Amino acid sequence: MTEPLALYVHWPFCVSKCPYCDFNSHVRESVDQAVWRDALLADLRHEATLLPGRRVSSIFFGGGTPSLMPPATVAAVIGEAAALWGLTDDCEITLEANPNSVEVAAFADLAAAGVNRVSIGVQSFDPQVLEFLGRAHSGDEARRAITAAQAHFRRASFDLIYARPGQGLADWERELADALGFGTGHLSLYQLTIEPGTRFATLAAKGELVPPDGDAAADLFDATQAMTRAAGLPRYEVSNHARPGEESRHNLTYWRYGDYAGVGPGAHGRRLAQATERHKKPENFIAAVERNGHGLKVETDLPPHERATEAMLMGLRLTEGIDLARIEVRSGLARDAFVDADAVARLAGQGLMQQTGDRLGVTDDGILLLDSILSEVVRTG
Ligand SMILES: C[S@+](CC[C@H](N)C(=O)[O-])C[C@H]1O[C@@H](n2cnc3c(N)ncnc32)[C@H](O)[C@@H]1O
Ligand SMILES: C[S@@+](CC[C@H](N)C(=O)[O-])C[C@H]1O[C@@H](n2cnc3c(N)ncnc32)[C@H](O)[C@@H]1O
Ligand code: SF4
Repeated sequence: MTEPLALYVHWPFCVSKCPYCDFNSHVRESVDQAVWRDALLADLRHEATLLPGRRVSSIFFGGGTPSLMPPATVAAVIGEAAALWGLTDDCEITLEANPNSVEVAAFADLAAAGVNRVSIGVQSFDPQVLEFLGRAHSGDEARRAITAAQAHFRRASFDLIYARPGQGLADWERELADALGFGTGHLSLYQLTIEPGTRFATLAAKGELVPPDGDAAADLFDATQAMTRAAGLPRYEVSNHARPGEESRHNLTYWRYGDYAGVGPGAHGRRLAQATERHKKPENFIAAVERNGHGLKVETDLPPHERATEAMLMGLRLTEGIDLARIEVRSGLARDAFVDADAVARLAGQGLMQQTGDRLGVTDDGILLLDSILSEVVRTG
């Protein structure tokens, strides 16, 4: 049996650019919807020639702001994927939505198009924080969007950003309790990261934006774990929480080093030994599709060591950890070539890692030290 395939579709446009964000997102006065629909469909057909004989087990519309896509385009992409590959019976189809009222008004049509899971970028419910984050929606709009999503889709999740400048523990506990009160089966809780090249990075460099220090951030993280566990939504990845069974199957495919195809500007794809990258700027992507019939920019062979290393970097983010036997199969290397057994034994002795048979994982105590743990255990060849 062949492994299932995850499909990522990128929509690169947003109403405004948030000052913390370095995703491939752009503000454009107008978007030629017919050109974009046709370009995504052409890109999809090209991917299908490279990855025949698979069935799609998840589709993820990310961005940018894919809730700005015309529902008819979403339906056309899902229909084309079904025609080219076929979808598994329980195919998870996620779309990221911003909580603005216009986009919420499209929920019914998006559900009719086949979307069965939404992930809403709430970030915060606090008006002052939303302004600081440059968000184009209010706290009430966010609340209404979550409730509407729960009514229209089988599954709903939302994102919050915490460990913000000046945020105290009590503030965060109140906001998180509020969030858990909605009873969604999934939550993504990200600590604010200052990404190079963003407006926040400029402010941080001038000392005008000071995120909490390491200790304060660790306290916020610990409180997050305790509260989500008590609410039945434990962490299953560094920043992702779910009721068991409600994990994002699409993202699990990435973290478990499964195969995925990516279409649209800047989308990444990976199949066993190859990584694909697409033209990133919207205009370059469209020009490439018009020139070549697809948006693929480069395809890179992944040598065995790179495969094993990436599989470890991704997999150790998961609470379930990695399956060393699976990485041996996917990379063609014996485990001694990519994991330092002495370092694992030492870290296990300190309570930071645990190993049971082929399963190796990072413990709750280790997860905040993930980067240094990785630098000790991953053998880069
Ligand atoms: C990391 S956020 C996760 C969102 C949400 N918290 C969830 O759990 O569904 C998803 C974003 O990652 C980026 N992304 C995901 N898969 C990608 C791919 N294959 N190629 C390029 N970017 C991707 C996109 O910008 C997308 O909007
Ligand atoms: C690619 S964004 C797309 C979501 C959608 N456009 C929105 O903004 O609502 C996915 C998520 O990544 C998170 N994110 C983006 N930049 C971040 C940063 N610098 N630090 C922490 N989280 C970030 C936000 O929670 C955001 O909802
Ligand atoms: S956070 Fe979302 S809405 Fe803001 S610029 Fe990034 S992708 Fe666009």
